[in-house]
Amino acid sequence: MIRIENLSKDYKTKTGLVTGVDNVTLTINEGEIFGIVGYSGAGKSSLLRCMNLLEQPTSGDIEVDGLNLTHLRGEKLRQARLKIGMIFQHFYLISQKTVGENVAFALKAAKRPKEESAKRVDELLDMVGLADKKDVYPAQLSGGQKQRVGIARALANNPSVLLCDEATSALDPNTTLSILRLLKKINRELNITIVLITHEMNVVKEICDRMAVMQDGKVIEEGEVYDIFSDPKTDLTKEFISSVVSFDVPQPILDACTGSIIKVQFKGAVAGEGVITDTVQHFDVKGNFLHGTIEYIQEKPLGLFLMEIEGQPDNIRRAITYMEGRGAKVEVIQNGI
Ligand SMILES: Nc1ncnc2c1ncn2[C@@H]1O[C@H](COP(=O)(O)OP(=O)(O)OP(=O)(O)O)[C@@H](O)[C@H]1O
Repeated sequence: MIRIENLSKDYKTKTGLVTGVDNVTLTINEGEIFGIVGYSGAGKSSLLRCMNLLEQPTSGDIEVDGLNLTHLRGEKLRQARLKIGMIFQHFYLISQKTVGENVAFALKAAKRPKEESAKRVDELLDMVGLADKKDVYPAQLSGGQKQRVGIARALANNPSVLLCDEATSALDPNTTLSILRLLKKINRELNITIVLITHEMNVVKEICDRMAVMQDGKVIEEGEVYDIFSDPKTDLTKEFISSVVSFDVPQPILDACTGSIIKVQFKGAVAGEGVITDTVQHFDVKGNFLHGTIEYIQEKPLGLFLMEIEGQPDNIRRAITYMEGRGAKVEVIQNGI
């Protein structure tokens, strides 16, 4: 478990003090995948780097597995850091060393005996699917393969936590997906707590259990990923979600609609039901679908539909009340009733 309490990080610059992290309190549970999203400059990297004390916090506490890192120095801090692996957007592999040597290098830091180290390198490369690349150099690898080496290196000393700093931002969508799947496998099989920072909501949707949204150094929203997708509170979170679940309908089509346009959202098992069909049949209204999707977040469905609804205003109101009664969230977005 990671406990972050009242954490702040200020940077002294020539032009004055810059706040990176502003009084953040956050608990990340053991074994979960936790995503932190925010635009550039929101403070994600600063927060992540404080979690293993790559950055010394200005104030506040970081506790990992019951150990308060902010009070550790020297050898004790070095030992504690071995239990926190980290991977980076630009991999940071040593170009003059082979894949196997890059991974072995991390084991040297923990002063492992040579034979044990060689066996562990094989084990790690096997785990990340690179057993056949042990003797090649980083320059001969694709971006996804380089990140796999980064992951093997980060896992070398059996960490309980893996910090991922924009780990997929330099990769194409397919490679991103394969790396995210590998991270999920590591999380589930080795019970490693994963914290990832990203500006891509897709990444969070794909693998995170819980998430936080950062802006101006602060956490402005946090919770289960499904709850945040189905009921975002802040405008920024809504903006991030719209980058994944968009309802872009060409303006001429919207202009041609004479009825009311409503957005209907169904959560969980309700998503599969024919609520809209029932509504149209029972309330003498006509419904035209403009957009529709069922997103699966943490394997739970979230149904989202945009539709034009036509009929007597009273019937439309009753139809909406009926849909809400069956668990839908309905929002009138054009031509109010
Ligand atoms: N070493 C530093 N010196 C001075 N200011 C810094 C330093 N590192 C970060 N900052 C400032 O702290 C704030 C937060 O930056 P940070 O890099 O943590 O944000 P971020 O959300 O990770 O953004 P990005 O994705 O662009 O890295 C920014 O205003 C940034 O300019």
